[in-house]
Amino acid sequence: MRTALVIGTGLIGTSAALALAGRGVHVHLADHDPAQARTAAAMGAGSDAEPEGPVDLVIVAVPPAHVADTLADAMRRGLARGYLDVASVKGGPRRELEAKGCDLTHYLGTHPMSGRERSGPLAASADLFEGRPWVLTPSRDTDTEVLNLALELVALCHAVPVVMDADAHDRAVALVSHTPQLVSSMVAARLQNADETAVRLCGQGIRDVTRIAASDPAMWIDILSANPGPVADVLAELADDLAETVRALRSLESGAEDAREDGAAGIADVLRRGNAGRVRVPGKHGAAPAAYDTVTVLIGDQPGELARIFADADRAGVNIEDVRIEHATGQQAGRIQLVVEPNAVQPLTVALRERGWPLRP
Ligand SMILES: NC(=O)c1ccc[n+]([C@@H]2O[C@H](COP(=O)([O-])OP(=O)(O)OC[C@H]3O[C@@H](n4cnc5c(N)ncnc54)[C@H](O)[C@@H]3O)[C@@H](O)[C@H]2O)c1
Ligand SMILES: O=C(O)C(=O)C[C@]1(C(=O)O)C=C[C@@H](O)C=C1
Repeated sequence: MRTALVIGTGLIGTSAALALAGRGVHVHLADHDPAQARTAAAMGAGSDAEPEGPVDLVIVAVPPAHVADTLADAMRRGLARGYLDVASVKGGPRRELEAKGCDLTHYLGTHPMSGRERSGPLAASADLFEGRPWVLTPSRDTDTEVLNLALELVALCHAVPVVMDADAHDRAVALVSHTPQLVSSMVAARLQNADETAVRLCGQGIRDVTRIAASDPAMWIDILSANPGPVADVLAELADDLAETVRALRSLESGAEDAREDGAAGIADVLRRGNAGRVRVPGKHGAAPAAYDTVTVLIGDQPGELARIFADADRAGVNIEDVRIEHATGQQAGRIQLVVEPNAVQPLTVALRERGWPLRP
């Protein structure tokens, strides 16, 4: 692929554009808000000038409700050899394009399974898709050329291609993405009117569970409106678990010994099923979760501290697999957990101690 046009230069469009531009593809950027395209261009994602002729690939990265219209318009104008979108739902946009009478041979619906709770080009990064699944939903009509262009895009973004049927994709993301978004929002919503004394106690658990509750409601209304049935099915199962858990807790509360045993068994059941589900969540790079160890360090809440600790780890030849930061409420310090290979714990601990970092158990 030599040229591409990204339409919709928000988080996803700009991230793909940065990856492509960084690997030598000539990228054009367009957005219905020209300021967004200008920002993406200023970040090095490409040029916000119109392409002079057809490009190799058009990548449509606009909110789901606008995907079909945007694609239909780009196809009508003959902007490219191949067209794809990255929307979080796949069945609806395809059916809309069919209803508009578009020729779907040069179109492929795709979905990178990577994102953030923030929107816009400034939240973008070239490595957003690295090691993450990128779903491709070809149909019998899909031309090999557009499939090859999509595979090249996925490879240039260092993602992992996964081929699926569009409706199977929508059922899968109802389970692993759309329901978790709603549950995160519902847990966070409990805090809206909560007493400040309770909110002050927020620790890492609630931060983990509510990170995606900060997502853009407008985008998610679009996504959920395009996948309501499968999401409602998963939520209904969840509602059964909730009802059962409330019943178990009431039994525990009752004080009668039989009822308490029954309640404890109910709670144990849901927690154990949770453990069994959690171990199935793939780890970094889509592989099975690796057995990493953690080195915990007390870190000051001031500019440059993170860069300094990363540089010290790098100097010790240690690769940091993941990072978690726990902020202590009301203090100018937090605990940083550096997640590393087990055999890196000793050299990292020694190096950090030598550099004066306060290690914590
Ligand atoms: N955010 C995620 O985590 C995530 C992950 C994977 C896929 N997606 C999908 O990627 C797409 C973009 O999401 P995002 O998170 O980058 O959103 P975003 O809000 O960061 O960016 C969307 C951009 O599209 C522009 N836009 C809106 N309507 C347009 C139109 N008609 N023509 C041209 N530009 C238009 C907006 O101005 C904005 O710059 C969505 O379809 C979403 O479902 C999102
Ligand atoms: O990590 C996040 O912030 C996301 O929610 C990303 C996430 C997801 O559910 O995995 C959200 C929606 C997209 O369609 C794809 C990815």
